[in-house]
Amino acid sequence: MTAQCPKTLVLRLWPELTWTHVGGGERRPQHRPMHEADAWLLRHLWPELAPLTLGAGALAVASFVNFRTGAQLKQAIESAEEGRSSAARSLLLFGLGALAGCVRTISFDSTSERLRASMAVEVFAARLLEEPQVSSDASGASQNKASVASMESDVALCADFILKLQNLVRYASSIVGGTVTMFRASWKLSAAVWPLLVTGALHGARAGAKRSAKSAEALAATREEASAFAEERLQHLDLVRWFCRAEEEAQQFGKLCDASVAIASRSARVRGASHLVLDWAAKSVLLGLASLGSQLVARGELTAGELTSYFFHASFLGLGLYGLVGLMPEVAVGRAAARRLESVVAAGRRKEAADSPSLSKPPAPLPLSFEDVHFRYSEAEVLSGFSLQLAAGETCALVGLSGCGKTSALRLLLRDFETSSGKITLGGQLLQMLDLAHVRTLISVFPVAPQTPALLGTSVASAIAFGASGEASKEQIEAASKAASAHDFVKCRPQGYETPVGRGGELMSGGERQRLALARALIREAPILLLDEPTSGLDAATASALAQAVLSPRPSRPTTLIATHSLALIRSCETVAVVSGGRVVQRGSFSELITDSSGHLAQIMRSGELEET
Ligand SMILES: Nc1ncnc2c1ncn2[C@@H]1O[C@H](COP(=O)(O)OP(=O)(O)OP(=O)(O)O)[C@@H](O)[C@H]1O
Repeated sequence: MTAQCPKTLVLRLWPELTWTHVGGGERRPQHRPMHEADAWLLRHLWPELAPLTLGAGALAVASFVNFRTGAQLKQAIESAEEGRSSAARSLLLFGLGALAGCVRTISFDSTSERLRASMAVEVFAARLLEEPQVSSDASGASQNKASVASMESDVALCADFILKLQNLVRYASSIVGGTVTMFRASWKLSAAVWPLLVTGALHGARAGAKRSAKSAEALAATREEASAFAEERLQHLDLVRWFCRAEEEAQQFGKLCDASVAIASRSARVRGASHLVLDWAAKSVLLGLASLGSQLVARGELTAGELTSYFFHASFLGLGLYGLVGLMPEVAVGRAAARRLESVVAAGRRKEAADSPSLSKPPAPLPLSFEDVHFRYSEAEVLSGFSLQLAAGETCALVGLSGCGKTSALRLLLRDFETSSGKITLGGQLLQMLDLAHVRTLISVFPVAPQTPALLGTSVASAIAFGASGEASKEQIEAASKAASAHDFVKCRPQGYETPVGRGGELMSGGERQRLALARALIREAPILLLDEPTSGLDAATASALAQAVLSPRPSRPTTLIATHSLALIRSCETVAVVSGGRVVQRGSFSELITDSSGHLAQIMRSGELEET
């Protein structure tokens, strides 16, 4: 037999102990195997092993003192004349019990919050690394993104169930203590009833655990849908108010909640029925025991006092078994929550080859190319045979009718999605072969999606510095801000660069947010710059100042690809690529392309799709 470390052994035994090999997860196919979730739980539990062991030990001591309490009281009554020495012993024992209770509370309660925090931090960190997924089905997309509320509730469930495991010590000591004392009181009665009680309890625990895990999965899926709905509405509260949709949205939320109410009611009915059966069976066993016991008393094989004492001790066994039956469903529910969290963590792990090559350090601008790229979100292809080459430092406007795939092409460069076929290269290296984190350091971006720029940071300065590769100096922040035509309006604010931007930038106007988001992209000084409609909504003077600052020739100018409908920007770029039918159909300088009156660019201009700014 090969030697196993205690951690591996526990992992192997755990499913057997808790009987939760449930299929479950039918509604959430992305769920990973249960043993991965157990390993994840154990990884969080491992650093807490010392306080948890201390707490469990203290609990065992407190349980022992509880067992002894009756005997101490009896002794106090029977040996009143011995007086002080017996009382002192009892007081010492009670003191030990109280101390053990205190140690148990401190150990478990402080562990609880640490466990919760360590799980929450890991899940949050994983969510930050989550990549978007192509999904033609909206429900599928939302299933992949656990809502914050459901993640919080899963973290709380996990931390709770781990702490509830302390009750195993309590129940185990009740079962062992009860068994020993009841066999000592009457082995005949015990031999008749013990196997029945224990087998019944184990079956009850097993069935309860399986059922609870399944209903917890279904409940979590419906709650998830409701909380994702609520989060989305609360995030866009303005829309709800302006379109007077409060009542309708509340009703819709109510319908989603009804689904979880139905599942919970069904599971409550099943639990109620099994309680009824268990209760009736337990009382029937008691009745049988009472009748058997009275026959033994009648035959003189047992005294009435011994029979009473037997029932007293048997009640310990009953309480222990009853507790165990109740605990197993909670364990199953906790493990199901751990499985959901582990799948979130797994989704956030970067799938990178260990030896992914990196390009030499920026900031030298890099050439980029698309070669016969095909890409689809669902059935219809968005890009079909898309080819485009940009020399290092070139500025190119990507032009086309709305929905032709400009943003999608930029997102492929960011590796938000993978191509169906074709090649994308950066600096001559195949994009898919480069380390994903490295790709992101090579590219700076002005919101590609979602297109309304959000700002993250407490102040203007920190919102701009968010884009920097490392620490950003005051001078760098101001330089980026000037290049993005933001410096003048920032300086007019009493707090200057310390002006708060609010949540997501809500304290800034649309145009201000736009310019700060551009400053955030420029401060990165990456070799490639991707801009998606950077001037939409800006006035003509600001838009042309911005175009001048970003596109003017300079040695360190990044290779710049701009998806735009702005004529001012298109004219300022060195080259233009016109997209139609998922491919580049016209390529050259603006002046060259516009001379072809039947060409694609001229047609787009005639259609009124392009704007002056
Ligand atoms: N995440 C997504 N999932 C599914 N389909 C998408 C997704 N993003 C975009 N699409 C679809 O892909 C097509 C191309 O969209 P894309 O945003 O690339 O166009 P665009 O040329 O940038 O449009 P616009 O000029 O209006 O910004 C559209 O039909 C759009 O509905």
